[in-house]
Amino acid sequence: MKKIVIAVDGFSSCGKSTMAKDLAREVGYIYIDSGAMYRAVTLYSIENGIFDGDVIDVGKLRNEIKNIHISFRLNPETGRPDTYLNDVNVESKIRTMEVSSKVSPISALDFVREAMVAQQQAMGKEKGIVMDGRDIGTTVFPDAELKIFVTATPEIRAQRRYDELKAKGQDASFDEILENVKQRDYIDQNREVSPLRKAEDAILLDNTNLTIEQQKEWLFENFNKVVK
Ligand SMILES: Nc1ncnc2c1ncn2[C@@H]1O[C@H](COP(=O)(O)OP(=O)(O)OP(=O)(O)O)[C@@H](O)[C@H]1O
Ligand SMILES: Nc1ccn([C@@H]2O[C@H](COP(=O)(O)O)[C@@H](O)[C@H]2O)c(=O)n1
Repeated sequence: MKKIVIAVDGFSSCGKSTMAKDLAREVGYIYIDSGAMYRAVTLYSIENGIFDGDVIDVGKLRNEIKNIHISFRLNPETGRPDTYLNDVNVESKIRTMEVSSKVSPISALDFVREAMVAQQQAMGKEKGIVMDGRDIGTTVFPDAELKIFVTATPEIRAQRRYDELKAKGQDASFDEILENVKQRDYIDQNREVSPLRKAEDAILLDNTNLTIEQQKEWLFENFNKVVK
């Protein structure tokens, strides 16, 4: 069977990575969460004095971007890839509300995007990859054989994230999550470099009223149409 590149883009917390991971596991492809890479750069910035409150020291980050190495390694317990920042596992640290609230301004910086896109393109050279994010079908892999653009209402997305955090026993405020989802969507859609857009040849999926199982089947059917 031929190997392809699958780009899954869309709004924050709508289920992109859930779908992408399931498909990758089922068909034996590599899965890459490109959002985790921007989150890791944000965590580095928080931990290395690049933020003063919400203000970013752009010059310092520009000088240090070459020192930021991000990789993914399979976690044998979860069967899923964990994110490593300079060889340290940061998978849970990058999922905090602090990182979520600072990631979109970091990801709007042109030199940050250049560095991440170069790494993402290198990861997809051999094909057989499912990557999710915001600009995968438009910028990273404009020639991807299958492009999906996922959306759902902000309220349902915030509810899903809230339920997830609660299930993990973490403190969470629905209103704070909803505000963060809306704010990131706004910054992601309105930044100058590679804004969040549906690629013209992407298939739109509104999963507001779909279960995880239903969206998984939908994606699998679309994958089969392309590879067979
Ligand atoms: N169709 C669905 N119905 C209910 N819950 C869902 C559905 N799809 C995903 N979820 C849940 O919603 C939450 C967010 O999903 P996921 O992390 O896949 O979103 P994402 O789009 O990758 O988010 P992010 O933009 O932060 O990377 C998770 O808890 C996931 O289990
Ligand atoms: N290709 C991408 C992926 C993500 N971003 C930015 O990172 C933020 C976090 O991503 P999640 O997928 O974990 O929600 C997101 O809000 C974007 O600002 C990006 O710019 N490009």
